[in-house]
Amino acid sequence: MKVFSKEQIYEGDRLTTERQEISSTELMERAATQIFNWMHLRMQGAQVPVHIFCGIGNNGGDGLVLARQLVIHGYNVKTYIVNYSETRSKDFLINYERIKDTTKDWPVVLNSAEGFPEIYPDDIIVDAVFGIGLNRPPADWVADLFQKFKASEAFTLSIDIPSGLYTDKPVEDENAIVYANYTLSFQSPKLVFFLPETAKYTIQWEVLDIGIDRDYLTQTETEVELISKFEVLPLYKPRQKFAHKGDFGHVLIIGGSFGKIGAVQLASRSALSSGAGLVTSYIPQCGYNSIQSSFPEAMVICDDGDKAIKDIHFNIEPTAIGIGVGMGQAADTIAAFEAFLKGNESPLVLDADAINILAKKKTLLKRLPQQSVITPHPKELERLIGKWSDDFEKLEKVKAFSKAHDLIVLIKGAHSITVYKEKQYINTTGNPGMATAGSGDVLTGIITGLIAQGYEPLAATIFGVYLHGKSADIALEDYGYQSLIASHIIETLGDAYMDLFKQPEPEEKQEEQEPEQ
Ligand SMILES: NC(=O)C1=CN([C@@H]2O[C@H](COP(=O)(O)OP(=O)(O)OC[C@H]3O[C@@H](n4cnc5c(N)ncnc54)[C@H](OP(=O)(O)O)[C@@H]3O)[C@@H](O)[C@H]2O)[C@@H](O)CC1
Ligand SMILES: Nc1ncnc2c1ncn2[C@@H]1O[C@H](COP(=O)(O)OP(=O)(O)O)[C@@H](O)[C@H]1O
Ligand SMILES: [K+]
Repeated sequence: MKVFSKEQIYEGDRLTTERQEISSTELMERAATQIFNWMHLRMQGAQVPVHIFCGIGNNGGDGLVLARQLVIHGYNVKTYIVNYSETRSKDFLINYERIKDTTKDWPVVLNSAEGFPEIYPDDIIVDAVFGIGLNRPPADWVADLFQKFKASEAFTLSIDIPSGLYTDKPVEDENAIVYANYTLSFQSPKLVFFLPETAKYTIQWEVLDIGIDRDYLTQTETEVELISKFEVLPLYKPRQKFAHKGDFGHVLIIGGSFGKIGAVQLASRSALSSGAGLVTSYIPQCGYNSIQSSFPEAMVICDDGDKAIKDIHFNIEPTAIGIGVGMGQAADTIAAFEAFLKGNESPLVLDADAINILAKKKTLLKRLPQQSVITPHPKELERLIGKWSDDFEKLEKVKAFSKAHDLIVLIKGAHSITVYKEKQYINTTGNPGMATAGSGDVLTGIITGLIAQGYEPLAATIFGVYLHGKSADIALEDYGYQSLIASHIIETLGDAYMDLFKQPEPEEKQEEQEPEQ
């Protein structure tokens, strides 16, 4: 799913009114009617008090349309105008008049937090104060109002975006933002729903289709894309009947040191489980017995070093190499890594200590093959590109880094983001059970395994991250957050593949069932 920028959304609105020959007021009516339908379907006429807080722009206009429709359908509605500015939008004003014609219970105009009504935990708040038009910090009294929303503990539904969040700038004041239980966003989710510093402002979100011009939606390129099953399915490479293991590449996983051989084993097993034809683990001598006895499918090549790698040499031709897991940063290992890069021409996935060594010796970056994949967690990323002040600056720095070195950078986290030059692909699978030792090693193996099977490095990263998270989501059903460990993610990888082709369950049609004999 495309994630449109604020500018693109405004342009989509404009083009839609032009091409569909409707007014912006009609588009607002259509958009807010979707919100009404959403609520009506769930509430079924329930008389829960609904408090709708409207700003004076188009987000407020949406709130007024919603309020009018709820009133017409007999809901228990109270409407407030958060009067934060003298400049009202045209469609706000039109809908302000319309609601006055609909009910005698006119909106209450709030000019300070003084007039804040009593709201009980079982009530519902609709937040239509600011939308994507926020361009400066809200006034203190408006921030106070948002704090009162939170203190009321009422279910809070935000329209389009939690008020107080910018679409393209970091948070300035944590207290000047609405904490939404749910956000109904028009046409496109907003990037801020997925970034670590701002995701917390809405627990859940959903996109409502408001009929923006189809051509505009399909033809407009976005910098950001959300990756779910729909996006990865076209990447999948089916297998031919007469395929043999030579068709699926030979993965080499290089890493490990005394006490950290397991990392190589996890990455090697996941490379094989992701579909690679052959896997060789390259490790220091101390790991030979453990890998050979517990993982019979792997071939093993030992370094001359006993406890750490000191001279990388092998006589195979790997299709893809994953390097760095559990490798350590002993002086000999750093020298071996440096020498390896000089001679290497295979596609690379670099993780863990390979990234830490690159961070220490940035001149080595120019030795990486084009479109190598690096998979840092936040600490490793910071060592590599330096500190950032907020999520937006982090993305800018990573984009610049990717461009400068022609690298695919995976920013790992709750929503891992694959960055290649200007483009960002946000993953939607995965869960907090993955915050466990070795889950990153498994990912390294999967991505390397996919490259070995002929996936382009960018596709392998996007698809690999998706499969890794999906596999953990499936494993979660058996193990729960606490007991999920990295090995489980490998065991359910097959289910993650099969899930790609699962059809949604058909809905049961009660009336068509045969009566029992
Ligand atoms: N396709 C779609 O997505 C559709 C979207 N629609 C809806 O439109 C919403 C965007 O509406 P919007 O442009 O009128 O902006 P909104 O957020 O209501 O702000 C209002 C104005 O407030 C001002 N202002 C800004 N910051 C301020 C501050 N701190 N303190 C005081 N004032 C401040 C600023 O004006 P300024 O004062 O800068 O001139 C701003 O313009 C969008 O989120 C969605 O809900 C649908 O209706 C139709 C289809
Ligand atoms: N809360 C979370 N939600 C989703 N995925 C997560 C979460 N926490 C961690 N992960 C994923 O788990 C993996 C952890 O990788 P990493 O930190 O390198 O672990 P390790 O070094 O132990 O192998 C990453 O792919 C990350 O995206
Ligand atoms: K809002």
